[in-house]
Amino acid sequence: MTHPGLFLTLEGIDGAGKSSHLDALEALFTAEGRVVTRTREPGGTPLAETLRTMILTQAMDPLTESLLVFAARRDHIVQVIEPALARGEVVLCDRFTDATFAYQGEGRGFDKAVLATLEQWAQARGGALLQPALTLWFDLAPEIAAERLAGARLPDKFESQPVEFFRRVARGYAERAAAAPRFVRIDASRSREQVWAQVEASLVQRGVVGRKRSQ
Ligand SMILES: Nc1ncnc2c1ncn2[C@@H]1O[C@H](COP(=O)(O)OP(=O)(O)O)[C@@H](O)[C@H]1O
Ligand SMILES: Cc1cn([C@H]2C[C@H](O)[C@@H](COP(=O)(O)OP(=O)(O)O)O2)c(=O)[nH]c1=O
Repeated sequence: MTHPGLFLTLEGIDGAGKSSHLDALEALFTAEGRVVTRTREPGGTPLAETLRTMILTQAMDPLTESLLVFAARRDHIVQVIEPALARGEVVLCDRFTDATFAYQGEGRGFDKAVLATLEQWAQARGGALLQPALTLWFDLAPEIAAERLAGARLPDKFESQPVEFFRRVARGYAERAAAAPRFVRIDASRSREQVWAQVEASLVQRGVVGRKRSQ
């Protein structure tokens, strides 16, 4: 049986716990006979990974940061995302454009109208815009995310921002989620097992994976 491609993204502030579930998500789709392209932003191609290193290590003004993020995204879409979707694969992407509106838009306070224009340019797909079919939004209070990250890894440029930055980013995600039905809110404050149960249930409920055998 052939499948239409499925574009699934994971979002949330740093430390919300989304990366912890990527292996299980991939395994869930693979068990259903789907081919999974697992990728991330910024990144996912050699060029975009080079841009990622610049974005995450160098200080720059918000327009420069936004242009680099969208340049990386454009390359990623053309080289990886669109071809995988055309082959009917599941594209499992750690962050996409919602992160730009949350981090550059709300976090940095950059002009969202400019971001929307860049989005139109980078994501044009025929007469429409390439968007995820489903976005798992790991919602967690910034204070708890900071506690989880403390000691877990060396903070990068964004992770070293003060908690107030992440309050704005979290607000940015909440606004995006309120405006788009493709968002599923995951209560990321729960245990790993409880978070995974919400992820799995939401995929079943949206009809993108079959009903769990245990049900
Ligand atoms: N539900 C959870 N409860 C407590 N700690 C968690 C939970 N999920 C992940 N963590 C831990 O929190 C830290 C950040 O998780 P990670 O998945 O890397 O977050 P993200 O990818 O969203 O930045 C890691 O040290 C991870 O082990
Ligand atoms: C995709 C994207 C990420 N970012 C930021 C969010 C994260 O702090 C960082 C990299 O994301 P991520 O891969 O989640 O970091 P890590 O591997 O350390 O968990 O880039 C933006 O600022 N704008 C964007 O458009």
